[in-house]
Amino acid sequence: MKCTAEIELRDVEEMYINIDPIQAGGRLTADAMKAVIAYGDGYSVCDNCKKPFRLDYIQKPPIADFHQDLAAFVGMDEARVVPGARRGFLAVAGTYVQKGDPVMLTGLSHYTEFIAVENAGGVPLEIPKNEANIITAEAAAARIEEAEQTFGRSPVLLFIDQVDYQYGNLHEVKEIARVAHSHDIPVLVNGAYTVGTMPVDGKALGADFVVGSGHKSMAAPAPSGVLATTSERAEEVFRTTQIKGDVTGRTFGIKEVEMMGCTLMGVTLMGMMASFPHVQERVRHWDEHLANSRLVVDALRSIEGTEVRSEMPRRHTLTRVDTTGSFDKVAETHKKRGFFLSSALKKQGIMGVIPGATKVWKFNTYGLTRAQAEYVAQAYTRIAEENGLSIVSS
Ligand SMILES: Cc1ncc(COP(=O)(O)O)c(C=O)c1O
Repeated sequence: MKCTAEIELRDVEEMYINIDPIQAGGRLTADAMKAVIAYGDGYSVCDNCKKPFRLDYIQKPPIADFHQDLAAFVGMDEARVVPGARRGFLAVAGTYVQKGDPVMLTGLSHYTEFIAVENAGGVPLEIPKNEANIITAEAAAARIEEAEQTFGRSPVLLFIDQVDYQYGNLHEVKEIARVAHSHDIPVLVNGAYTVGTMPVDGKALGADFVVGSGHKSMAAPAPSGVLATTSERAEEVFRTTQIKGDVTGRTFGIKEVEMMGCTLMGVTLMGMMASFPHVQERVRHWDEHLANSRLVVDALRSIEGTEVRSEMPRRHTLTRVDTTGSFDKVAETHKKRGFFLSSALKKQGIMGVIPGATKVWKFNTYGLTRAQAEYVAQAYTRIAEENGLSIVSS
């Protein structure tokens, strides 16, 4: 068996413009890269861990302060870092969901939310999306009432993605939270596509929990993320251990049950912290990122036969397009078949669109400069024209 740990350096960021839908907001800053090297050792952040022994109390490096800043950043009272948004879902589901409990999700919820519910033994119930691919408060109210009739009690938790992963659409989060609260249902807002790229104010949204993904949207290494909550809910989801060793009588201090004590210990946390000042700054420029994205969307819409499946005008940089009537027509006769598009893009220094995809696909322009966005927009129309497609006004 070949046993080698030789790793080739990854040249994506230096050599290509990357519009991969899941990678755009997670690319590391130079400061995060430096921190990754300095804190590469496993428990490197524990050098100065003093009583009380828990990650979020460490003062040097300033992890305790970072936790406070994180909570404020998403408009909540308390925050913990977690190994990915999914572990935030797991902690909340682990706190509120018992076997057989109904839990509200949506027709656009991410699979990790479903699995968190499954792990706790809950019964997932989807709020359907409407014809415009939006989750509305009206649909939420109807589904909650239906659930109450079926189960004889209210759902124990509601998950709503602020921006979904399929269309990059913004949903009626605030209104849905209001409906959920009128049934005493706590609300988890999934900000995997928002926390770290656009301004998020959890309390203004009516969230009991805001979950973000470090590696998707906070320029942090994987797996990293944030779970933030209100002071009231913090007592529940961040409850501390009460267990004892039955022979030794040992107790385990103030370790938090859902956090398994401590969470991110080296590269992930320090990368996240090093990027944080940049992330705080960049959310103030969300409008510019959105404008860049609209430029690319307009270029795609100008190609005859191309349709945008996401809501219009775009309110997020993740967009779903349908090129069945344009690039896929080219693919039918092109010698590279469906791979012609990704291949043509790559030749022009652009990657991130799934190779072979010419029907329905997604891209995310977050983080591109204006010049890069213009370049990507022109690349699409150029490829279209070179392959005999017409450009019409969008
Ligand atoms: C909408 C959404 N929520 C949650 C997740 C999971 O995030 P993480 O990888 O941080 O656990 C993803 C990404 O995979 C996602 O797209």
